[in-house]
Amino acid sequence: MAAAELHTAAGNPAATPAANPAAGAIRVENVDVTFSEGTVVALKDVSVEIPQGAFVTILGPSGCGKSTLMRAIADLVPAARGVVDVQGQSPRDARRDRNFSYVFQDATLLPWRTALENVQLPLEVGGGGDAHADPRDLLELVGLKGRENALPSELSGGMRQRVAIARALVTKPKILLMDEPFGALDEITRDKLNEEVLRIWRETGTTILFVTHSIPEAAFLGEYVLMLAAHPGRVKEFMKVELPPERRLADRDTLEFVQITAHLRKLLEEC
Ligand SMILES: Nc1ncnc2c1ncn2[C@@H]1O[C@H](COP(=O)(O)OP(=O)(O)OP(=O)(O)O)[C@@H](O)[C@H]1O
Repeated sequence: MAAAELHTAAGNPAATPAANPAAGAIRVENVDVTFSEGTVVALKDVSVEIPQGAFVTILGPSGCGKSTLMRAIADLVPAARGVVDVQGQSPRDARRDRNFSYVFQDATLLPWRTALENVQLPLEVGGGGDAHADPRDLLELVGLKGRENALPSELSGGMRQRVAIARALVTKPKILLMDEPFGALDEITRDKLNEEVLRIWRETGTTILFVTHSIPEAAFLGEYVLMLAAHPGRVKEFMKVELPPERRLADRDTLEFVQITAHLRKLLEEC
């Protein structure tokens, strides 16, 4: 029996399968997620396999279930049907083993703690012992060297989001789930962070799932784009973005990029 088949909808795995490194980072099979006693069908028969180390952007109209899919992977909502497999484990076991971290639109930093202390927080909350990254190195990685002692109120929105990304990486997760992390930022800051997050992805090898409402952001960041359609939430297309992995903001002016965004816009209009 495949590992994924053991992770049942109720979140009670029949057994704990051995992790299979050759398998995808995340496998979602025939998943339904419902709310309000089954009256709201947020996801219907969703299947997708995310390769190890991939950068996948998730795009789709409002209410199509982008956040719900991320939450099902993160063990925050149960699947009513189907299988969710995260690094060869059930979402619950993957959460216990800190195989993923979550970055939300709001940085949600503790205002009384410095940038460095915020990055250290997951290590204090979850107890020590596990392999973890050096919080100072991570602040350098996200471009905040020298701001270790700044309080969140002394940082810009973009800087606070950089702290949140460093905090998410401190437990060395295999997977980073980013739910519209730059949605509240101005365009210039967002562009800069787009380049930064690609660099961080290349340097850490982390699998990234990234929800966005922006077609150019989805095309620029994604090795793959997962397009969801609404009512009910379902997979419209899982497509490879045929652009080189080393991307610069100026690449958005190329014919290839414009053709990809035009295709995505057409798909989105059909959803
Ligand atoms: N806790 C909940 N209780 C009831 N319904 C919910 C709940 N969470 C989500 N939904 C419903 O599930 C559907 C999918 O919501 P979800 O937030 O996943 O969509 P989304 O694609 O992320 O939306 P947006 O782009 O607007 O952020 C929507 O119809 C939403 O109203």
